[in-house]
Parts: sequence; C-alpha cells; structure tokens
Amino acid sequence: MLPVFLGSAVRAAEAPAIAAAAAAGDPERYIARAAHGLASVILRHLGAAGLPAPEVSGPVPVRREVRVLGGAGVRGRRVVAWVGPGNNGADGLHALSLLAARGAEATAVLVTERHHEPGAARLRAAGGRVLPASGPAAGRALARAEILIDAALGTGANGGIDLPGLEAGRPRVPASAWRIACDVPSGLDADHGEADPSVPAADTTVTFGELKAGLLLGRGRSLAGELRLVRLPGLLDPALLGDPAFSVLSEREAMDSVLSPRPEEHKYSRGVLGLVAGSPAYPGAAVLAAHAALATGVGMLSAFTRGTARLTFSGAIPEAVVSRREDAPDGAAASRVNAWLVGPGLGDEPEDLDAARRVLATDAPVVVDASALAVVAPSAEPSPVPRLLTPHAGELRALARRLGADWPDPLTRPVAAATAAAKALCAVVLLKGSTTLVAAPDGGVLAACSAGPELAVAGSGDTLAGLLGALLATHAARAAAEGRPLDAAELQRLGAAGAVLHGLAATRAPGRGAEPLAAGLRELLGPR
Ligand SMILES: NC(=O)C1=CN([C@@H]2O[C@H](COP(=O)(O)OP(=O)(O)OC[C@H]3O[C@@H](n4cnc5c(N)ncnc54)[C@H](O)[C@@H]3O)[C@@H](O)[C@H]2O)[C@@H](O)CC1
Ligand SMILES: Nc1ncnc2c1ncn2[C@@H]1O[C@H](COP(=O)(O)OP(=O)(O)O)[C@@H](O)[C@H]1O
Repeated sequence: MLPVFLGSAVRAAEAPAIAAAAAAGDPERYIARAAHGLASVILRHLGAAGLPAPEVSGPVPVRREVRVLGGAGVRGRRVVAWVGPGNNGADGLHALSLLAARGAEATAVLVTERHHEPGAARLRAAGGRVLPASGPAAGRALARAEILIDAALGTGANGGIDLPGLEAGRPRVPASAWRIACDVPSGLDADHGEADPSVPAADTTVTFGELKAGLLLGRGRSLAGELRLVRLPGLLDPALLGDPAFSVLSEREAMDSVLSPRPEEHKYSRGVLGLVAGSPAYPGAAVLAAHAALATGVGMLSAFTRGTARLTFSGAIPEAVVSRREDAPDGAAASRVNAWLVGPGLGDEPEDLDAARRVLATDAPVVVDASALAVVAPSAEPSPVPRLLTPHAGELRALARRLGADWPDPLTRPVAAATAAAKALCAVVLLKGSTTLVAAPDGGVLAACSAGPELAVAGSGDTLAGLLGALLATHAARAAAEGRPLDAAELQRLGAAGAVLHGLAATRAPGRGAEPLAAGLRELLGPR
C-alpha cells in the first residue's frame, strides 16, 4: 500500500529540514535532489542513460495512458520550462541545467518577475537560456518545444496562474510536446485536487517526498497524468507529516485478495452469496451482479428476487438457486449464506425495502448497494459483523439528507465525507468515483485508482457490487472455518481490493458497457 498525504502536510513536514539545510549553508540541498529526480525521469523517458537517481519510484498504481517519446537521447532535444517565483521554479531551473549539461537545448521561460537567481545563473553557465515570458524569443521557444516542464507553481500555489504558450492567437506549445509537471501541475490544490481552468494538464507528474492527495482526487486525477514519486530521504519530519490521508492499494494486493478454492473444498465451504436483488422494473442489475460474483468465484449463488425478474434471472443464471424475495433471509435456501449482497435493481417498493431491512438485521456480512442504502440507519455501535455500503457521491448526499447529517460534500471533500459517514453509520463506506475511497469506522481510508472512464456506464456499479459480494462470501466462509468473524479492517481491504479489480477488469473486457465486465473479470482472474 502506498500512503498518500495532504499537500499541505507534506509542505509543513519539509519546512524544518529546509530551514536546517539553509542554516548549514546548503540552502539548495533538497532542491538539487528534487531536480535530479525530475531530470532523471526525463532522461529515462528519452531513452537516454539516466542519472544515477536511486530515489525514483516505479509507476504509482494509478491507471494512466503513458506517452513514450520517440527517438533516443537527449542531445539537441528542445526542452522548455515554465519557471515560477518559488522553489518549484528553482527545481525546474536546476533540472534544466542538468539536461543542458547533457546537450539538450534548454530554455527557461520566466512566468513571474521573481525567480531563483542562482538557478538561472547555473542554467546559463550550462549553456541554457533564461527568457522573460513577455518577449518574442519565449514564444518561439514554446512553439518549438518537444518537452515542456511545468515548474511555475508547486505546493505554494494560491490558485492558478496564466501561462504563456496556451492562449489562442499566440505561439502555442505543440500538442505533440511531452508535458511533465514538477511536483504538481501549477495551480492544482495539492490537498483536494481542486483546479481552475488555467491549470495545465501534464502527461507525467514527478512529485517529491510523498504522494499528494490532490494528485489523485477531483481534477487532479486527469491533470497529473502518470505519477512518479521522487523520495527525498531526510526531508520530511514524520511527526509533522502525520497519518496519511489515504493509502492506495496495489494491483498485486488486490489480486491476492481473491481466494483460490482449496482442493478439498465443496460449494458450501467455498462460500455462498445471498443475492437480494432485481425487480420487475430492474431485472438486469441482478443479472449483472450475479455474473460478476460468479466470475470472481463463489461456491454457490442463492438469489432472492420477485415477480417477472425471477424468470429473467433463472434464464440468465442457470447455476443460481432462485427463491422468492419473501424467503430472504430466513428460508431454507438462505441457511448456508455466508454473506449478503442487497440492492442491485432491488426497487423501492415497501416490500423491497422490507427485504433489505430483514437482511440488515442478520449477523452475516453484507454489501449494501443502490436502493438498499435507503434503509441504512445511524448506529452508535458496530453491528457484530460490519457492513459494506457502496454509495456514489449522489447516493451519499441523499443518505446525509435523509439522516439530517452534516457530512462534508462527497464531490469536493470525498475523504472527509466517506470518513464522516463511516463513523456515523459504524460501517465501512466505499465511495465510488474515478478514485474510489473506502473508509472504515475507526478512521483509516484506502483508495483504488485503477479505474478509467469506461466504467462510467449504467450497470458497472452492479458489477462492482457482485464482485464485492463474492469477495465477502468467500472470505466469510474461510474465516468461519477458522472460527473467527470478518472484522471491519478486513472488510475495508476487501472493498478496496474489489474496486481495484473492477478497474482492472474493464481493461480486459471484450467490449464496451457493463455487460462485458464480468468476462473481463474472468480473464483477469483466470480459473480459480
Ligand atoms: N524547499 C525545498 O527545498 C524543496 C521544495 N520543493 C519544491 O518547492 C515547492 C514549494 O516551493 P515554494 O514554497 O517556494 O512554493 P511555490 O514554488 O509553489 O511558489 C510559491 C510562490 O508563488 C507565489 N504564488 C502562489 N500562487 C500564485 C499565483 N496564483 N500566481 C502567481 N504567483 C503565485 C507565492 O506568492 C510564492 O511566492 C514544491 O512544490 C517543490 O516543487 C522540492 O524541491 C523539495 C525541496
Ligand atoms: N470517470 C470514471 N472513472 C473511473 N471510474 C468511474 C468513473 N465513473 C464511474 N466510475 C465507476 O463506475 C461505477 C459506477 O457505479 P454506479 O454509479 O453505482 O453505476 P450503476 O448504478 O449504474 O451501476 C463505480 O464503481 C465508479 O467508481
């Protein structure tokens, strides 16, 4: 798991080391190291021999399109940087001089009057140019750029800044230029990912010290591009840094959460999922959830649905045991259920909501999705077995309204919103979005960043719900065999794992829309 911190926390935590370096007569100690990492990423991208930069991490587990530059080597490559007034600009100047020393045609375009003078002097000495943004030479350099470094503003930004080379009617940065942001895209709020329209998008962001939450939330997710982390040992004071805002689950960790059946296992020991879903108005949601659960791997699927949806469901899912809705959760078919999924296509008639209430009154783990969220009530104590709620932002807002709760807004403050809901409801809350956050009642938050916008289709949430139901059922069965219940921490991890797998499955799906996602999941997980 990769911890992610508020940008403001990283900023506060680096202040003492920076002050100490300055007091020791070495004010550029960390700037030089950051610039070294930045230049190293650029060199590697050009296929040139990199600098010996031990501190650059591998790609962060966030799905991105990665653009690799054609041609090898750095000699003669036209590298331009927007350079701002603070240390972010200083990083950019330093990185440019490292590239100039290796033969790049390096140009700094000063976007404010103030800039880091020693850095500018070093760049000139290395053969680079330092130009004011207002002059024609800067326009020409920007219009010929092959690589554009965004070093205008970093974590000290207070809103966006007008940058040359982006406006219509003036020399423009070519669309083919590879854009690399230094620490954060200029003007992006490094805490929450808010950005005004002036914030420039990057293909890659090289960030320093620790990952900043704003790179993974809100607009940050699309503005930052591929992420690289340059660690700067000794820079951050752990006491000032505090706890992470959230931690990103890796693909490996998610894959490892899917249990393979043991040779001696039978359908019941492997895990039975009780599915309370589907209604005459929404029969398809239950089918999508069922396909996803079966693709993830359950021993048995016991479905409870009503009216004409029963017929549709039986026809589509021949291996499921299908019962009447009113038999959940007490009928014979429910007796072996290890975990429940209630909600996909459930409907919102009184009888639908009654069924959801009955399921929530059991002591089995349960995924509460879609219209079943309408019966969730606050609780002072965790239920004996925790619940996993799966709202998107609109559903979380509706839940807050119904309960009269004053939770932060899930779109602009998703970490705080999910955490407040998890605490108030004593449940694990999985807040769906381009970055999905999973908050536990005791505070910690996990994140899944594998998803892309192809998941923004009706029915993809039903697929996620089925996947989560299967993870809960199989883990609950394994835990029961070991004589222990599933706890909230395990449920939270399974929630995050499910969201990561959901995003990965989309990359393997044989077509568009929600229906092929289960096939993508099968392809991803292989025979289990
Ligand atoms: N200080 C250090 O030794 C290190 C700092 N690092 C770099 O330093 C950056 C933070 O440096 P700073 O604290 O100097 O902050 P910035 O480089 O983000 O710049 C802050 C300056 O920009 C001005 N400013 C803010 N918003 C503006 C706007 N909208 N329009 C015009 N001007 C604006 C502020 O008045 C201030 O003078 C990090 O993002 C990172 O790139 C890294 O090099 C790690 C080491
Ligand atoms: N732009 C996006 N990028 C990545 N994932 C997305 C995006 N939009 C939606 N998703 C994911 O798609 C799913 C949609 O779920 P939901 O809104 O409940 O859909 P439905 O109820 O129609 O099935 C969620 O898992 C969400 O995280």
